[in-house]
Amino acid sequence: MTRNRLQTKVMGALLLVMLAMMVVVGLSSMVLIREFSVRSATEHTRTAAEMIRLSLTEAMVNNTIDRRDSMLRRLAQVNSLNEVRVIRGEWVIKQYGEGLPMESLADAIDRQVLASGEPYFGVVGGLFGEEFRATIPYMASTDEDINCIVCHRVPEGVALGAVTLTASVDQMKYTGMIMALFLVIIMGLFALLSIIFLGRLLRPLMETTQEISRAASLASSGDFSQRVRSHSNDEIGQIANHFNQMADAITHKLTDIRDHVARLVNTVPDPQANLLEETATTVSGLVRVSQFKQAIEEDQNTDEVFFRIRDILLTEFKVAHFSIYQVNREKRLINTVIVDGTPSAPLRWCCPEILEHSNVCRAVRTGHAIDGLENRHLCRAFDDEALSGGYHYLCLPIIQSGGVGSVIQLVVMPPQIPDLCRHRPLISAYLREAAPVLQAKSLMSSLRESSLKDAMTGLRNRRFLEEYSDSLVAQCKRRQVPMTLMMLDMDYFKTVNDTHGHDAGDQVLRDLAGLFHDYLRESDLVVRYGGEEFVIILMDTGAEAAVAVADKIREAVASHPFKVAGKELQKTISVGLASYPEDAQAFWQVLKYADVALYAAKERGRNQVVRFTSEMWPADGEY
Ligand SMILES: Nc1nc2c(ncn2[C@@H]2O[C@H](COP(=O)(O)OP(=O)(O)OP(=O)(O)O)[C@@H](O)[C@H]2O)c(=O)[nH]1
Repeated sequence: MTRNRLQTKVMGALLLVMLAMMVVVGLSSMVLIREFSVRSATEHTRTAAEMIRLSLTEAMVNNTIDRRDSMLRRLAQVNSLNEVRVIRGEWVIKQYGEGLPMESLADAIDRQVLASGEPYFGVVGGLFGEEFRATIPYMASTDEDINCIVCHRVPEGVALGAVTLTASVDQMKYTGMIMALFLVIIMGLFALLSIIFLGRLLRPLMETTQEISRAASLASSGDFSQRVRSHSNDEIGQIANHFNQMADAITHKLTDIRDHVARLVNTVPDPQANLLEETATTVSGLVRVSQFKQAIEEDQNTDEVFFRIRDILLTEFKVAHFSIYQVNREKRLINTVIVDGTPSAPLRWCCPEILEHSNVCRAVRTGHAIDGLENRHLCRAFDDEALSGGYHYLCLPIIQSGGVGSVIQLVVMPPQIPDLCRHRPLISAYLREAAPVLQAKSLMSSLRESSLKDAMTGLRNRRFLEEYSDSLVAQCKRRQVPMTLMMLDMDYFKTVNDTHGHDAGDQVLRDLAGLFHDYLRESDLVVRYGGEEFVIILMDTGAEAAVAVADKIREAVASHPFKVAGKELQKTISVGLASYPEDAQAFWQVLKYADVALYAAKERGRNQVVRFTSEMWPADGEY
């Protein structure tokens, strides 16, 4: 297309110029030939007129003027002349009469020439009219050899008569047209040769521009394989060579970049794929992975990291069905963090056994990706209903501290499999970046957990209370629910130590800690406050209900045989309790009141539950 347009333009312009030149040369040659012919005819008629005048004068001198008509008729038969006519002027008519009929005035030009004494030369009937006419006056003169005044009684300088000669202009027209045609043909030939020559000259340019245009168009869509042939050794050939060098350099560099980035996402580059597009897609994917890494590093905990993975799966990879599992390697349990985008949703895509026995999960057991996209029966733990529903799966383990810390399970229907296969390297790149961050965050949280735990009983410690007391109160305030704090203390515990030793005392405390859980809910918190003192926080529970719970615990302890050095001990506890917001608005004040109530329980003889009342605390007392 490019070639045609450029060639048409150049050739069209050349043709127009040539045509204009042919018209101009043709017309101007015709005008020039006419001008030349008119001048030539003028000279010839002047000569003929002079000869006629001399003949007439001679006839007058020889007195043969009366036979002039035969001379004039013979003249009229001269080939090149159409007409020869002699006319008499006014003075001659006056002296000699009208003369022959052929000598009378014929037209206005005759009269004008006789009156003015000026000759008339011209073509009659348009630019290339019918004929050339010359009407030349004979003036009375005394200067010449033959004095006119001798015979004519006329003043000197008047017109005695005139001769009119007309000649055909056919020859002139014919010659003019032949000449013009000749020049036009010459010009046409010249134009044709010019076009052929220019066409040959332009061909390499046309072919090179066409090939560069095609190659550039392919390159703009990422295909740099097209090369341009060099059609000449001039600048056009150089342009072709430079283009090829540029394409080679781009291909080389892009291939390098593509191979490097492919290595970063663990893929094998497809040599058939569009080089530019493939590289750009992989690079932009890597940029997003790097941004993801930066973001998760600043996240607070593993949950936030999992939420980011969830968002990426939903928005970037358009995977609607997936599970994010977290593995408790110590207890060999699995916890569902997110299912199909919903946090803490019930298990959907695997059999429930995996929750209790993490090794049932093939990805956890083997530590490598489980590709259920081709063979759906690879993992037996995949949910039966999902299997019969036609779902396929891909489970990608996230390795933390040398073991599987989490598993991302992607679930798709057959039409989405090609997309998932295409995205798999990038998803894996995201997970590779997430692995060390998840590892660091779980380590941090387990460190934190252990710093908030009492090593001996496994219960939360006093530091935990110090950190979370505000948020516990805030929770109750937001949900507008009560909370009751129980302060427990084993009665006469010192005697255990004293009688059976410190280790036995420790064992009794561990036993006591184990007893609490049977009477509490998941949401309740047990804290080893210090020594043999415990704090139990009953969430969503008012004082009345809490007293009942405390009594049950007290009874359970009283009837529990504590095994110490092969013997069984019977021990009791005293409990004091106070409630938020009924007794106080501040956490530590409620705890103080619970302590006061405990003191009262001890005072009242131990092995009892005492609820705090305002009388136990002086009105102006500070806690
Ligand atoms: N074995 C063991 N003993 C502890 C621990 N923490 C505190 N104790 C002991 O628990 C005893 C507490 O005694 P006291 O506070 O005097 O009270 P009690 O003997 O329990 O008597 P009452 O509380 O008044 O009923 C002390 O002897 C402490 O040394 C611990 O972790 N292990």
